[in-house]
Amino acid sequence: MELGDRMLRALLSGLGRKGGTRGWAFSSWQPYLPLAGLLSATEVVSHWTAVFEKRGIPEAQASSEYIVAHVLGAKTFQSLRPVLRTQPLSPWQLQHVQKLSSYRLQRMPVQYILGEWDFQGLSLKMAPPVFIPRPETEELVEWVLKEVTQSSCPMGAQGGPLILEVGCGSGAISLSLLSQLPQSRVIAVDKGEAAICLTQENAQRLRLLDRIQIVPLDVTLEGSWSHLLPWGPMDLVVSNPPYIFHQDMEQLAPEIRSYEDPVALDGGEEGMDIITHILALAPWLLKDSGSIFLEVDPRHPELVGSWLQSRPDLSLDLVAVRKDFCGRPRFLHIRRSGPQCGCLMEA
Ligand SMILES: C[S@@+](CC[C@H](N)C(=O)[O-])C[C@H]1O[C@@H](n2cnc3c(N)ncnc32)[C@H](O)[C@@H]1O
Repeated sequence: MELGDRMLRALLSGLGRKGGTRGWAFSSWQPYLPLAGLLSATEVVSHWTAVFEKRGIPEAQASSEYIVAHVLGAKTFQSLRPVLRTQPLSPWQLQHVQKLSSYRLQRMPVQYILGEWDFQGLSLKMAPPVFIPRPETEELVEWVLKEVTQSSCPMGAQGGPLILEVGCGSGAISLSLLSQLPQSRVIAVDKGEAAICLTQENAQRLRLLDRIQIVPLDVTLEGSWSHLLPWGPMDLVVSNPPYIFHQDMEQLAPEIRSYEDPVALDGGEEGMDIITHILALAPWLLKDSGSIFLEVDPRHPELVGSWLQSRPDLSLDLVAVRKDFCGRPRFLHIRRSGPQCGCLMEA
């Protein structure tokens, strides 16, 4: 995906926006009168762009383009056939656009309004309050895939790595890894019931149910892992855990604060609560030389490095830090020490 696309997709989910809250947009919204007359898709986009701009809705044009394209059966406005952009919308289509746009006026993220969103080329169902996968996480998946495919040593009994995902949300990471690693099997856990159901539904839609076990589980509860590893220890643990520093939660954009589950975001005082639980479990979860890939806050590489030094008993090394498309250090590769066989060695 192009850098510009990633940026836009990040902005549409309110990611990284601090402040800019317009509480009034939520409380004083009045329905707009339905547009009347013969209006083309292009004119409807212009109308709603102007309305969104007037009401301080972020990414006004992209939001209205996505909504109109969705009502006309396309993913993006740019992909609409030219004739569909210029011919008048039916009264039903106009009403549908109006209804979806009213949700946007209430700061609902576009992904929830449309009910689906693409991640790594997979169309995933989205539903509040389950976390909307962000474009940065696609970079985490790409890194994992690169490391796995470049590894010189076969992983897993069937030749593909056994992967555990902690905090699967909509299933974005697990399902994209499974779809690109046909020999792999995944255990996906989450403590949220809505997340477990959505991962299940997305796995079914993508016909990947036969290689995934989806388990409701809170990683912070002691002993919860004992029955979890039917295939033995894992080759990889991947997670985009809740990692926002608690004091930063207040500054999140209204799109996030009002619609996404805070449990998916709040990582505690230093954003490390779930990260440290995952790391502390590594000796039980991972094979020798197994790897953990994490998405984190830019302050975490240093914090995690220091934390690991204070826990030599875990035999974990921070072997690489990667930057995201904005140049911020956001992804960690941590390896469990053990006999080396060239698996997932950093270049
Ligand atoms: C940032 S979201 C990531 C979702 C998904 N992996 C993605 O990248 O789109 C974090 C997920 O971790 C889950 N989670 C939070 N605390 C957890 C815990 N203690 N045990 C298991 N899952 C947890 C949340 O429910 C949420 O779905």
